[in-house]
Amino acid sequence: MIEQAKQFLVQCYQELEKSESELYERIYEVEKEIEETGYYTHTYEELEHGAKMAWRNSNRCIGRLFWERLEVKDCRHMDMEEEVAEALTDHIREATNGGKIQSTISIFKPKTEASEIRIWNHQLLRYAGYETGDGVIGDPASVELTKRAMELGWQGKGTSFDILPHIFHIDDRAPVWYDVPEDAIEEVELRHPEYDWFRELELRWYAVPIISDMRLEIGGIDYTCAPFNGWYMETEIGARNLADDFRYDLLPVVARKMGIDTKRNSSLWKDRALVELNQAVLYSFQQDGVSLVDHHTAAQQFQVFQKNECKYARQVTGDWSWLNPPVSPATTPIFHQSYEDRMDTPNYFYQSCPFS
Ligand code: HEM
Ligand SMILES: N=C(Nc1cccc(CNC[C@@H]2CCCN2)c1)c1cccs1
Repeated sequence: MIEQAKQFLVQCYQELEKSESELYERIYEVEKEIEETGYYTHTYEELEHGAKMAWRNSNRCIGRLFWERLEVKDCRHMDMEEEVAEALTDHIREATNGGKIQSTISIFKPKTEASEIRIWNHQLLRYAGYETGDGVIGDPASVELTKRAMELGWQGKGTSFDILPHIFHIDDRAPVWYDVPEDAIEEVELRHPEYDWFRELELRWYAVPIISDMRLEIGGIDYTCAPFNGWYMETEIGARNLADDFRYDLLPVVARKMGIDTKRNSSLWKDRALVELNQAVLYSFQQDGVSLVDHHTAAQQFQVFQKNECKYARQVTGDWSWLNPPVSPATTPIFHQSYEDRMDTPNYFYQSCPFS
């Protein structure tokens, strides 16, 4: 622990341009706290900069240019269910910001022998998935969690776009669930700039992606409950969530409405439906004034991030297979470069499923 703490403090204080004496005083303080309690408590400044460093180190993230602009909400003092639930709803409201989305992270108390908070949701906003005799209604990716929610007493409306409740547990207490207040949920109804029939598909998606199941590690301390959001890249919605045949599987219906022969691969019906689906996402979010970035702009911004990091003599690590957008990857500069996929800390990590 002490080694990880020291390594973090040295880099963090150097980046924050603190003096040597401040650094050594802090290291001494931290050593004492670790000797006495086995852990140490980050100052708000260390927490804030650590969360930003973790974003900067996220190898799979194309959106890292804006790593220094992250709103860090310190929720480490909370250990009652009601206040955690309220903090999650506050996060959604503040991040949404009327459509001008703000990158935000809410950091709850870290894991110790005696305590841990885990959110069961993958994202604070996500649609339920109901398994029926002939297929899934809603998001197949949510079938497991939807079952757990219903076992806990939650009742969904049964539509394809029911927002799941927040489910979490604190320490070894039973899990609780809270519906997300409707007035906190911003969604975009999907329409297409040319195809008027598109709105008849009655498709929609929520405005803000808020990842709530990853662990933030800073200097040896594990924040197992630290939901964070940015804004979407359109391909996430248009090329994956709505297109994957194991998600909403919409390419066949879009291609058919476009009048393309879906019997032959060589008609490229999947590719043409894909582009129009992504065009609809871009158009609808822009019309509604909700932040979103297209994959070409995002890739260009990532190039600027790489140039900036060079100036600070920091290597940009990356996971090439995730950095490439799923639509037209070879038309972006990322495709024609390679990246070392080394996991530096601070960083965001996967963690065990809290309910399986
Ligand atoms: C500001 C706008 C942002 C955009 C457009 C963006 C874009 C993306 C995209 C497209 C992915 C790939 C996701 C997927 O394919 O499922 C990703 C991954 C990731 N992003 Fe960002 N991001 C943004 C902000 C953030 C922020 C604020 C954080 C954390 C503070 C973050 C941390 C991550 C992490 C940890 C991953 C990898 C997730 C995994 O391994 O499953 N990103 N990002
Ligand atoms: N735009 C975003 N997308 C994103 C970022 C991290 C993780 C994810 C979810 N990735 C896992 C999903 C589900 C399987 C494949 N994709 C999405 C952001 C979410 C939170 C901050 S930015």
